[in-house]
Amino acid sequence: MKMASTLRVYNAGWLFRGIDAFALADRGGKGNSSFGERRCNLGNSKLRRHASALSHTRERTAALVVECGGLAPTVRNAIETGKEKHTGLGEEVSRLERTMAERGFEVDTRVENELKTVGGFRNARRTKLVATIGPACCSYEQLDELASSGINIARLNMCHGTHEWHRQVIENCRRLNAAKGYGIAVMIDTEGSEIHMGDLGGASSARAEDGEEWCFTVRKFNGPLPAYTLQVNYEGFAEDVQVGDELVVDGGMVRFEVLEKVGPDVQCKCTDPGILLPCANLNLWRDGFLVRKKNVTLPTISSKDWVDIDFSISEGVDFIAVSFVKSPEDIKHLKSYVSARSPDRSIGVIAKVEDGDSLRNLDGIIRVSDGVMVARGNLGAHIPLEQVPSVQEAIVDACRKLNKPVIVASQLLESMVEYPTPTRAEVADISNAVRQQADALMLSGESAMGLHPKKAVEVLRIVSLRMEQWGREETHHDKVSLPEISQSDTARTSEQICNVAAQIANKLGADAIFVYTRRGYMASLLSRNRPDCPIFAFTESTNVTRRMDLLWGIVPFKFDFRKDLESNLLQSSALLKARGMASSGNLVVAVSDVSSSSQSEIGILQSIQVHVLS
Ligand SMILES: Nc1ncnc2c1ncn2[C@@H]1O[C@H](COP(=O)(O)OP(=O)(O)O)[C@@H](O)[C@H]1O
Ligand SMILES: C=C(OP(=O)(O)O)C(=O)O
Repeated sequence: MKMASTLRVYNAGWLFRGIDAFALADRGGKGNSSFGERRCNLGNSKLRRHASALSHTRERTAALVVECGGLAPTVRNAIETGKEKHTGLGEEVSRLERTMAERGFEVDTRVENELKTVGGFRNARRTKLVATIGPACCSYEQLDELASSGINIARLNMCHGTHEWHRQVIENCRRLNAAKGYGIAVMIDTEGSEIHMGDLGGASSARAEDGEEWCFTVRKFNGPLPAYTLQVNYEGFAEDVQVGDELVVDGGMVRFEVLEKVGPDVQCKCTDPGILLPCANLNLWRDGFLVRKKNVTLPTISSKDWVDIDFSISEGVDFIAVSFVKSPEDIKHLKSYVSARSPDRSIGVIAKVEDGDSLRNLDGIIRVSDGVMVARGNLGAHIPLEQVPSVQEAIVDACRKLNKPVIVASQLLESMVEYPTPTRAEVADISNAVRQQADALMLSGESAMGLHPKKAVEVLRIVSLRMEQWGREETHHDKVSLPEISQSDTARTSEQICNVAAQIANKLGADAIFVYTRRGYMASLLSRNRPDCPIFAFTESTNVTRRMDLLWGIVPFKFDFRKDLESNLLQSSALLKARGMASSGNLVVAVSDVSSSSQSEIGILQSIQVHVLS
């Protein structure tokens, strides 16, 4: 298809000329009702002139009327009366009012409150927050506390808990979204082919002391575990280990040395004491190298994972994170399965990068995924610890270049599992991830089973806001040079339009970029530029708003599209102003490739407009 693209810059005074006159007439009268009466009579020649001007800009007028705070009954009457002359205006206004009141415009109430505070646009948080849900934060009330502290995504790790438990948590998130107007998305995380311990027979943790002997076994027990015994989920465990191997628990939180093998039991001595958590993962090291037997022989997505994936699809989750991805094929396979099973609702597939296989195939994995998680816990057990920071930076950078969101996960606030205040080193670690402009930060044990889940989320939020502000003030961020990623002409145009829109917004010091997007792709291209102002992304689908809530700097809105960019821009601005989220004088750069029916004759129209809210 031949494609037309325009770059149009106009000022709002021109756009609203007719409407300014309308407002003047209003002010000249005796308030709303007299305005209504005068409008109703249409006897005044000045008003008649305005009325005919308005017939050409029906929707603009309608949007403005709604923006002015709804319609007094007399005003409605007036518009209805003028309907013969100005066909459709009355219906248009009624439709807009309904739309606004009932369904056409939704935004997370937490974001709305944030935007209403002084300097709201600029202060909107760009970095998104993911919290792992576990026993410490799974009730409706506890989730509400996390939500009010600012989480965007609730993560459920399928290593732990039953489907019944997970279903209840998902249900609590949905109820909260419905009751409080939140937009929390749900991500499930597959167990993958990792070796891990059992559930400690119901205990929340156990402590292993230096020199103590513990038995790791594949035997099953009914009831409590015998003393100093830990179950292992992998049948081949006793065959795979050798005397002298090092057993590393939870990426190094506790270490054991293998002393002896007796049938299904492996007798070990604790060499690095620490806390053992239920279902903690295990790695074997031999002669200074990681033993990768289970990972090598088993598929990335186990039969248990497929059952969990089916469960997640039926529960309508927003993201599925895949553990121990080895190659792009793992992701492609899952994506085609998910799109066949969930044709009407898109589910984002997130690749967890946590070992050497995923690092070797990083570029290919990022290209086919909908996002990436830097799973630093397992990564630190599979590559030398001192390499984790540079690998994190390389993954964050690669994701941005390839236009995929990236989550930095694990041990961001590990000490807050126990203590109410983070260490300074933890604050520095979070700051570093924010400075790298990762899309999202993720809490694991801190929220799932820690003593201070709400405080941990608050620390993430406050540190993110501070670092983002500092980055803007000092322009500390290196401007990454973004390679061209698009394959088709249409995609190339979208990419260039988004790059230029971000530059215009930065140069003009815009308050926000508005983007009207069906699938969120234009929103992602704008986010990729990491502009100085937030990006308000308007889309018709709740599913897409949830997916976009993982993207850096995106503020998602559900919004019923109108026939062209002007109408979308006008109505969304009017609605934002009516709800107190935007004000006169705000400078907005608007981007769209949502084409109208009249534009279909000339093909797809992609445009940038600069608009000062009147
Ligand atoms: N659904 C759950 N039920 C019980 N405990 C959980 C749950 N989810 C997470 N946890 C606890 O939080 C810790 C950290 O979570 P996470 O990082 O997801 O898991 P893991 O440590 O298994 O990689 C887990 O080790 C476990 O103790
Ligand atoms: C997030 C991680 O993986 P999981 O918690 O699933 O083991 C990690 O290893 O950092």
